[in-house]
Amino acid sequence: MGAADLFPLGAATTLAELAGDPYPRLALLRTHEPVSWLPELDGWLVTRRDLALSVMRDAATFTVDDPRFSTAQVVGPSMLSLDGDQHTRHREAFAAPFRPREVHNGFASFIERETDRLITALEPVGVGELRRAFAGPLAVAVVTQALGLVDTPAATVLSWYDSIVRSVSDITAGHEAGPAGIAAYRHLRAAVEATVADQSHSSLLVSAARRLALPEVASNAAVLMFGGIETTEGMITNALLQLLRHPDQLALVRADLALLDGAIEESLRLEPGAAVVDRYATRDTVLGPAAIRRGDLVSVSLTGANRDPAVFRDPDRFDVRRENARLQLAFAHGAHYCLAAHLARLETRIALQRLLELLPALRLDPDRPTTAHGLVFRKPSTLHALWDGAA
Ligand code: HEM
Repeated sequence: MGAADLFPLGAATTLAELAGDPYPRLALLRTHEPVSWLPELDGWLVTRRDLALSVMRDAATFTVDDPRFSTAQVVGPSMLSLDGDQHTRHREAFAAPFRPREVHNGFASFIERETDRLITALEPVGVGELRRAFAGPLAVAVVTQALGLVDTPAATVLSWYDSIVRSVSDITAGHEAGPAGIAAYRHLRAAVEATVADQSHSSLLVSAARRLALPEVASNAAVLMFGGIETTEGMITNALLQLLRHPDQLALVRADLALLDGAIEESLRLEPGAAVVDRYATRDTVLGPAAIRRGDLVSVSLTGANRDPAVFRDPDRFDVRRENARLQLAFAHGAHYCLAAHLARLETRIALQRLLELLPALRLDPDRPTTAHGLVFRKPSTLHALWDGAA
């Protein structure tokens, strides 16, 4: 029997469907084929939460370290593409500023300043597209600050990022990477070297360079940039969209801002910025109903796991008071758990709180509806909102 006979739902699943509204299909897969072979993906898709955890916990069997991994093809090996001792060595060199207390002490006032600066510019107009005019610029500013590159403004970081993303997407789509991404990465590497050479400067990169070789520092800097811009822009935009779409839940949060943390977890659960994480089997193994072969791609659907009714009652409902929302897996799990999850949460919390405080009657523009989409990175293309501005 072929895989299509064993996994008929997987055989009928298209990537276009997963990139659009994937939730009805993911629910079917989770119930009937919780590990399914998707011919269009040329790999397995894991949609049940317990099985998703099994994969992410077992890096010896399900590794990220594979030549097919597109990011590593552009920026070289980094913590994101290594496992075992090498992974630990790379990750530990960057870990210190991302611990909870360090994040608070190191970033809170910077994020507050940037957030207020962006909102002050928007406020008088009374309307705006908050993904590109707010969430995106804030994400870029925070990553630029975290990297601490000397003489490198946020706009430059953004242009490098755009070029590297394009190259990674080319490779993911099966094409050769264009030259712009390689050139951008060369510029980033030169900026990393200049930062490390500047002895008057103390930064994350300088301390990482005490433990890693310079090319290794540069690869991880690119991963921080890569990991920190797209996903955080999505995290802020998605959380805002969820809140504005559910006026009853928004009213609860406005009445008690302590509920904002629950709203953010609930948004991460329902629409995680990164929908899947990819692993490669290092040996033949059995996972749920699937006989996985060495070398197979095993894609873990964080979106699928996050709506598993075995853990989350009434899983499609946005409920800012849900008690176990923190069991969501938007930041993955295990060795590769997002290095900057505390920072991303702090950033989103400050961003949303200040928007609610400073833009009275913030609401969606009813004439410009929007919804999240994307196969890997999920967010709406635009988020047009209205508020009562001074102009
Ligand atoms: C300041 C913002 C962020 C930075 C600097 C950042 C950085 C990183 C880094 C360096 C890793 C690799 C960790 C490792 O492999 O050991 C990582 C992993 C990850 N991050 Fe983040 N991240 C940020 C925000 C986010 C957000 C907002 C999300 C989603 C909502 C996210 C989702 C993930 C996921 C799913 C992984 C695991 C990848 C895998 O297992 O293959 N990150 N992040």
